[in-house]
Amino acid sequence: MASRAVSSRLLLPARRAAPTRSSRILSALGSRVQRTYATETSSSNFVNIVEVGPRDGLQNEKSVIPPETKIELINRLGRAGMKIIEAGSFVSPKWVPQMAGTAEVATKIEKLPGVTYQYLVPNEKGLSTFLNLLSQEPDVRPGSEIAIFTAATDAFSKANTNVTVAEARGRKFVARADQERKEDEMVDIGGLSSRYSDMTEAERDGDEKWNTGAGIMERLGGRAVGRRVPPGVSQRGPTLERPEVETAEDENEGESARCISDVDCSSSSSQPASDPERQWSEGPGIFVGVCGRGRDVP
Ligand SMILES: CC(C)(COP(=O)([O-])OP(=O)([O-])OC[C@H]1O[C@@H](n2cnc3c(N)ncnc32)[C@H](O)[C@@H]1OP(=O)([O-])[O-])[C@@H](O)C(=O)NCCC(=O)NCCSC(=O)C[C@@](C)(O)CC(=O)[O-]
Repeated sequence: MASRAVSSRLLLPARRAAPTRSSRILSALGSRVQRTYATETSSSNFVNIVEVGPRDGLQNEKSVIPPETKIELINRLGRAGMKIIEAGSFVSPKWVPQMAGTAEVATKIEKLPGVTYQYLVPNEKGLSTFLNLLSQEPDVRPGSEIAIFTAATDAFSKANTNVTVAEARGRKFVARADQERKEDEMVDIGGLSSRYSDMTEAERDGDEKWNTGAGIMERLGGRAVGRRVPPGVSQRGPTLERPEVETAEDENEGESARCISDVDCSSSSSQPASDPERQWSEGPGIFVGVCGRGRDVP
């Protein structure tokens, strides 16, 4: 099952003890989104595993998986020990038919203590749907989190949510979600990002685009999945840092990799790394986690 390792998150715990670390305002979305950390850690080196199979995995299935199967999957993932599960998204079923039924899923899953269930919302309508559900079904609220996602590039953003990056930044529902979070810490917000590899060379090289894109990735705790580090990433400044991580084994490819980067890793590089600093992250290319701990992109 798909999962992502992320070294940072934006999400507050739902009905847990008060968050121990809350951080700076996220300017990437109009200075309204506050970055916080769900997991207390005594060390700067930690990895959160986010199980995204029920959302990111199943949305890629050709056929639509019925809600009861999703519910069973999510229940089993929770029982198996996954602590953060992306359980669905309140998106348009015309765009992503596989995510239809998310409300039913959210209502009927077994809410395990200590497990966080995330739901993507792309726009006002998605947020309203989710908030209405929360008011109608109070049992959905504990452990639920709203994940607001955006993209690093106009191309990705338009293709994904039909808005440019700038338009995405100005969306009112982000402020509304943040207001909900402030009024009721059980509703939380987060964010996702698009892949560095989706940026064109021009976009990567343009200061504004780079800062915009990477800033969003950083500030939203970008969780894009990728393989390897694309050319040029290591030259982007001090955001690359070799973390102490266990070498992971990829079941499918049978190869190891140790790739966790402070910026997006992606599949765009097919060249072996010559830069020693990048060697560590130029593994044979299995799933890698992304993004660091709130450092601004230079
Ligand atoms: C955002 C929109 C809706 C804009 O799409 P649009 O076509 O611009 O929206 P619209 O406002 O014109 O509405 C079109 C129709 O959709 C309906 N609609 C509109 N919104 C909703 C909603 N929330 N829930 C249910 N229905 C909705 C709306 O009511 C209308 O229905 P009609 O009047 O034609 O019958 C569309 O682009 C969309 O749904 N995109 C979803 C994209 C998506 O879910 N992508 C997958 C998640 S992101 C991802 O996978 C990459 C990532 C994040 O994983 C990478 C990473 O992890 O790093």
